[in-house]
Amino acid sequence: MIELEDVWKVFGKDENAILAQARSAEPDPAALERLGAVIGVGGASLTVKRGELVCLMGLSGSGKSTLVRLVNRLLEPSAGRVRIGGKDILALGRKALRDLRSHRIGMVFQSHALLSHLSVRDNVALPLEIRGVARTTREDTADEMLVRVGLDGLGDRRVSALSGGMQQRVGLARALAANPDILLMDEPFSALDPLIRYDLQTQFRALSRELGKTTLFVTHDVDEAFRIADRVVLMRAGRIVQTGTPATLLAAPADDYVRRFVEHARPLAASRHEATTIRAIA
Ligand SMILES: Nc1ncnc2c1ncn2[C@@H]1O[C@H](COP(=O)(O)OP(=O)(O)OP(=O)(O)O)[C@@H](O)[C@H]1O
Repeated sequence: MIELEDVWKVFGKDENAILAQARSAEPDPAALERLGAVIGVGGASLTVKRGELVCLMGLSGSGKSTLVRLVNRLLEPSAGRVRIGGKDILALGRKALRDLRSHRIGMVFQSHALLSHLSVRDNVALPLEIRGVARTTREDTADEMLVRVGLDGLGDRRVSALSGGMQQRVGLARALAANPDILLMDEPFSALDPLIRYDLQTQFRALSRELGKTTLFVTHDVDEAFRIADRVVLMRAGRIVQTGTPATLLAAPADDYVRRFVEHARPLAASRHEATTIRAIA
């Protein structure tokens, strides 16, 4: 569903010169420094299958957010190919790209970017309003999505009256309202209290499965990644270091960086059991 092939995003004074230097057989660190080069993403290749939930994990600055923004061309790649459902999205014109973003790809960020002067229902219905969907239809869809994310009956509230966890659910409902095939999630639960976070992680995993969404989920939290992901992609300095199931990363870390990352993860069985228990008592 999502295919990245040797994708690069470099930042600096001269993107082409940086790219040529970074991709050469032996990149010269001094030349890169002179060019003020930052390798946001360096030669990433990744395939996310339909219905799969893949977590992008890595230290701060490792390129997770940059990579996820290349998938819907919020950032233009410096080089490489990006395909969605087999289609080269770098070849799309402005209108086709806008359609792709509003119909096929939903995005949820840490800051939920909700409109505080609107009701919860109107926030959720916003993508449909932009699409020109009739009021009753979009409000029905919004109410249905609010039930899905556990906010049944709260449509008339103002978003500013909701807790952070509830606002994050509204953000998720809004992304789901457009019925996208793909969800891009950038640290959506990072600002939340641990208990609320556990609850949302468990519910999100179940919902994403049930609705068959293909999801790329950014987190720096190994426990979160291991709890929800089918596969985990570990990044360092713009590069993908290892891709695999949580069990594979634990059993066969590719190098010391991966080992150090995963060695503090709570035992998988324990964290999954715990999440279920918390949901049951919440
Ligand atoms: N617009 C930009 N201009 C210059 N450098 C940038 C820009 N955007 C990102 N970078 C750099 O690219 C690198 C990767 O950043 P990115 O935000 O993707 O990392 P991250 O893994 O998501 O980090 P975090 O967990 O802190 O959000 C960093 O060195 C960052 O400073």
